[in-house]
Amino acid sequence: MSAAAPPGAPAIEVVDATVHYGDVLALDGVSLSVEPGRICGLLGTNGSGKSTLFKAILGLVRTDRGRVRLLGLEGAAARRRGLVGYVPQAEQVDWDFPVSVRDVVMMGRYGHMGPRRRPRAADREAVERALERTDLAGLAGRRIGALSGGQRKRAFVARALAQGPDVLLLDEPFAGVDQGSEATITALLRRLRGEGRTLLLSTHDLARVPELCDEAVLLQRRVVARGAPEEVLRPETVLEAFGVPVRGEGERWSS
Ligand SMILES: Nc1ncnc2c1ncn2[C@@H]1O[C@H](COP(=O)(O)OP(=O)(O)OP(=O)(O)O)[C@@H](O)[C@H]1O
Repeated sequence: MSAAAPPGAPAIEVVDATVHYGDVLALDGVSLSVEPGRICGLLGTNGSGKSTLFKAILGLVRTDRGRVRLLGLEGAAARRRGLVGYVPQAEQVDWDFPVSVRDVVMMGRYGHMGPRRRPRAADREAVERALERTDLAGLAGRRIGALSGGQRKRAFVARALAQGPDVLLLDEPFAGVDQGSEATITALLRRLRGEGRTLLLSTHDLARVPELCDEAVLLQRRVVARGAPEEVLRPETVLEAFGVPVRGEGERWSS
């Protein structure tokens, strides 16, 4: 791996991050850190600031206050060096555009190519490997718009993976995904952790958190709770953050 973090440094470190969109306070003094080789679940209702936190970590939105480090670097620098992969919640894609799944995954290699974006053998190999790992090798030549929701999600996970990142940020990787894709993604995330990569993922699916995540952060513009999943998911904490009692296993939060 191309780990750039100074020894002992967290893979992801956010200290007192505050973000406004105009008058809207989206993040209010958020701090968290994730050690290398861990999966951290980011929980919160709609509008609680999860996507904004991802963007702040990546340097895609400006923080008014606070500090963000990815592997000891500023988010934008870590992105430029291909150290962090990002799977956004929704892709701004024209699904009618005639681009294949393989082409989409190759986009993850752009940072490794020169300005003319000519793929080399290493780029092709990384793409094929990412397609295999996401169980998409058989669909690689298909138009991206012809895939199901779950398959599309896997294609964007593959694109992030093709970069060979040490840190992966996944915004709702299970949303709109069928059971088969859900199982493929879950198994893959566990293997990535086993390889020492660090994952921060947001999800509404509470049942998934204890089984997949080493730790969790409950966000409501500010951090309401952080720690082991079973600590964060205590009934009183959930009630405070969501205004509803903990629901049955497998049920999803929404607001
Ligand atoms: N570009 C923007 N301009 C203005 N306000 C924004 C913008 N993006 C997000 N917001 C606001 O910031 C707050 C946090 O939004 P954010 O998308 O980060 O929440 P979220 O937890 O990811 O929500 P969801 O679960 O619905 O995806 C919300 O009040 C939202 O309306």
